[in-house]
Amino acid sequence: MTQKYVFDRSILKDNIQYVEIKSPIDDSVIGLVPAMTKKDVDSAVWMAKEAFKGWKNVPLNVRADILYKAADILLEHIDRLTDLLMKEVGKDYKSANSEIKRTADFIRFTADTAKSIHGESIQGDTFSGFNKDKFAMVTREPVGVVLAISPFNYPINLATSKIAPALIAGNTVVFKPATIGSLCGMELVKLFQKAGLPEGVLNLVTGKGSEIGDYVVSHTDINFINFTGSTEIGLGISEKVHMVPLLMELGGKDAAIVLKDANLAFAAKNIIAGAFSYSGQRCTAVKRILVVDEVADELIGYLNEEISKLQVGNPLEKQVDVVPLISTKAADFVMELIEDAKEKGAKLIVGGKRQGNLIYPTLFDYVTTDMRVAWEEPFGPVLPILRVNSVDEAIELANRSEYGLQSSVFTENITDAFYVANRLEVGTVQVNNKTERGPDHFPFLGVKKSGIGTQGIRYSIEAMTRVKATVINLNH
Ligand SMILES: NC(=O)C1=CN([C@@H]2O[C@H](COP(=O)(O)OP(=O)(O)OC[C@H]3O[C@@H](n4cnc5c(N)ncnc54)[C@H](OP(=O)(O)O)[C@@H]3O)[C@@H](O)[C@H]2O)C=CC1
Ligand SMILES: O=C(O)[C@H](O)COP(=O)(O)O
Repeated sequence: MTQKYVFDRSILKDNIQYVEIKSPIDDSVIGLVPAMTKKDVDSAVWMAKEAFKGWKNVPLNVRADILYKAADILLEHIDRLTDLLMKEVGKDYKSANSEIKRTADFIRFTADTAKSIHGESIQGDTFSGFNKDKFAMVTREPVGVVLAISPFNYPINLATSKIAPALIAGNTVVFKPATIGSLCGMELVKLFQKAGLPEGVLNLVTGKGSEIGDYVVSHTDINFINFTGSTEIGLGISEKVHMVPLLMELGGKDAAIVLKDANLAFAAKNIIAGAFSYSGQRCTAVKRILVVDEVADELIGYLNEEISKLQVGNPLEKQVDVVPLISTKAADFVMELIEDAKEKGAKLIVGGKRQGNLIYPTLFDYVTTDMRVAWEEPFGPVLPILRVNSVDEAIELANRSEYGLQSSVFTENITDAFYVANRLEVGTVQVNNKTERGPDHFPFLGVKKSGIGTQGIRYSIEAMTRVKATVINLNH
């Protein structure tokens, strides 16, 4: 890596309150972001509302060129941003670096996709009683001011997956990054501005969600909310807003269902990568295994082998898979789940150890439905195995969760794969693969308490636009 992120204190102003951003790796202060007031929020929303009048009329090809340029600038700064991502959210080098590349690809694909979204024309005579003299021109219009709220775990990518589709569609944006992740958020906004976004089109709001969150989400000039984060905060937002469309990606408890004819070595490799990369701090991480009892012991052998290959430690020192969790509170919560499982008689196969905020990859067998880890989302490196006697029991347990983001099914039999996939109450079923979001143009959604609406490049653009019909009546 050539360029490092450097915290420049000279830009700080005396009359502004700041929030300290500390690295989860060693608790050192790596930067400060303004703790914005309600007045600051008002002015960000006002700027967005004013800028919308012009931005919605900027030709699509001009908006697309700005996005292409933003993708180029992002890649020009990849070393510095990778370094910042690693320090700010404790990501390992490979994951941080690929998050930036993936984001540049996302931005480009967004611009390309928008160019191929066309309206339609509907002739009246296709409905009884009407003739060709009446027809509708159906176009897509931006919704207005989009509030984009992102979580800590993909501070560049999950922010961009809201911002880029919103902008290309002609919306303006008020962007509230997660506090841990807001240094990345500030960099992102700067590079979009450098790419040529007019003033007021993308506006940053920083500060703690617990202090300004309610005020931002209930602001009367916000026309759409695109949120990724916990179910708890997401539900809170949905209770506070009225007549504002919501697009939300929330929590998950993704199951990997392993049938008796699965390729167990392959399944184990996928499951461990899915469960433990970035310490399981991914909404799509594999968060429970439902395995048919007959093959459970053999699967556990393979799982153990894969866990022993995981690198654990400080991402600034070496390439690792399992990193310190984002906060002490997060690590305390994961340890609570571990202790609860131990007390209730689960068999600890490996792990359970903690050093500061670093929790070693932990695998439990014989987890039962009275244990918290069977149902709660750890957002950490703990993986429970629930043994089942039949495929139907696996499906029933998978569906008993309050969440419904994704599920995997591992089997060599396509008929069984469809049998399971057709019965799972989730947004996406992965056949013979770990649960995961990409590629980013696929639809991505959660059912039940995992979300509302559908993301994915085309789907996000469609969600943040509305249909407008202009009906032409020809008078002869
Ligand atoms: N389904 C999915 O695609 C994904 C889901 N997630 C879920 O997110 C969680 C982890 O991310 P995390 O960042 O900790 O989630 P949080 O829910 O804690 O925070 C998400 C965002 O909401 C903000 N926020 C906090 N309080 C409010 C409020 N009252 N009003 C408006 N915004 C508020 C946060 O700001 P601040 O940081 O300042 O508190 C942050 O920007 C997990 O549950 C995970 O499953 C994460 C990624 C993807
Ligand atoms: O927020 C998350 O955790 C992501 O949406 C998951 O993306 P991934 O499956 O590509 O890690």
